[in-house]
Amino acid sequence: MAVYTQVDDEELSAFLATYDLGELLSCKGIAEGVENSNFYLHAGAGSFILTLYEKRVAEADLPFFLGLMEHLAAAGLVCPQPVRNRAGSALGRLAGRPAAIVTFLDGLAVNHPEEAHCAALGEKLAQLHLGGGGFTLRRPNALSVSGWRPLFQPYSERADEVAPGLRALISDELDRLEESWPKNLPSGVIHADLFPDNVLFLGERVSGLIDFYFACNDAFAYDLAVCLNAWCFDSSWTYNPAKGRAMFEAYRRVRPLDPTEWAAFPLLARGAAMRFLLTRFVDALNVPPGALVRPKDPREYIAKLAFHQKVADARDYGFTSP
Ligand SMILES: Nc1ncnc2c1ncn2[C@@H]1O[C@H](COP(=O)(O)OP(=O)(O)O)[C@@H](O)[C@H]1O
Ligand SMILES: N[C@@H](CCOP(=O)(O)O)C(=O)O
Repeated sequence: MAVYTQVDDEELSAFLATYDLGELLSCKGIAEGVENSNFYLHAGAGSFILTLYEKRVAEADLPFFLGLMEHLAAAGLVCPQPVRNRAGSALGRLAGRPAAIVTFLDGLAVNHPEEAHCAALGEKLAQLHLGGGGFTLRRPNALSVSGWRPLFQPYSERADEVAPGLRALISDELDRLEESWPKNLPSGVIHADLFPDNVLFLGERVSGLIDFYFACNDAFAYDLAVCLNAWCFDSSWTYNPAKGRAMFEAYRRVRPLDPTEWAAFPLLARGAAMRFLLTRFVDALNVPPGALVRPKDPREYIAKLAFHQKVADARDYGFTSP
């Protein structure tokens, strides 16, 4: 459960009184997520999500995230909509943290995505990339290649506690990624964390996308590589080419890839695996005392990275060439 910050009833009632949402009926900590503190909020006006933003979310970036959700909704994507308080602001403070209330979306996250889910996700990701066009705020990706070594360095001495040989593995891989990270790929707004827990389905149809708090401007194909890592491996962390193909083909029916994206894809997939390996590794060593959170397993991304290191060309993922 991700609740890092507890909220007492009096503070919550006072916070809610600044909104036109009616009386507070219930507020319950949410059992999923690892980044922020989230609560199901039931008020006179209906169901909402209350989020208190935690360590990795810079307050200065909140207008980007909240504005993006409004921009994407206007472009036809279903995503949470920030609720404004009586002063017209989507952002407030609660229990010492920046806080926002967003609309609750129906649907269920899929624990074990099948090919049809991967295809639906690929299509939606491409729609998101096109829908982000015209969004005027910018946010560089703080968790791209130049951010990885600074994240790793303070904990490098402890890497072998997580897995033998991990320190050397990460260090060598960072050398390689820093040396050859692709530049000038087609770019725009990306989600950057579109894992199965951030995509709601009704049957095999995507009913909503959530958790835009890593969204940024970066290469579209990197976002696709994040999704390949998150959706297209089986529960034993083995790559499933049928899922990869389903996602990739559905994506490019909406937004065709250019040859530079195709050529860079294996390296982007390695980088994406490294990014999640690093945050999971750092989080595993830093569980705050008293926090209700289930840290995610960094070893999953050691296995995925090892797979990508053996890939020579995007055809090895089972994709057909563009
Ligand atoms: N707008 C929403 N509608 C419905 N459920 C939501 C919404 N936002 C978050 N949730 C639920 O809360 C969980 C945690 O939210 P998420 O934004 O992924 O947290 P974190 O940023 O901490 O990872 C999600 O997995 C989902 O179950
Ligand atoms: N997707 C990341 C963790 C971030 O948490 P989320 O609940 O926002 O997806 C991972 O799996 O490491």
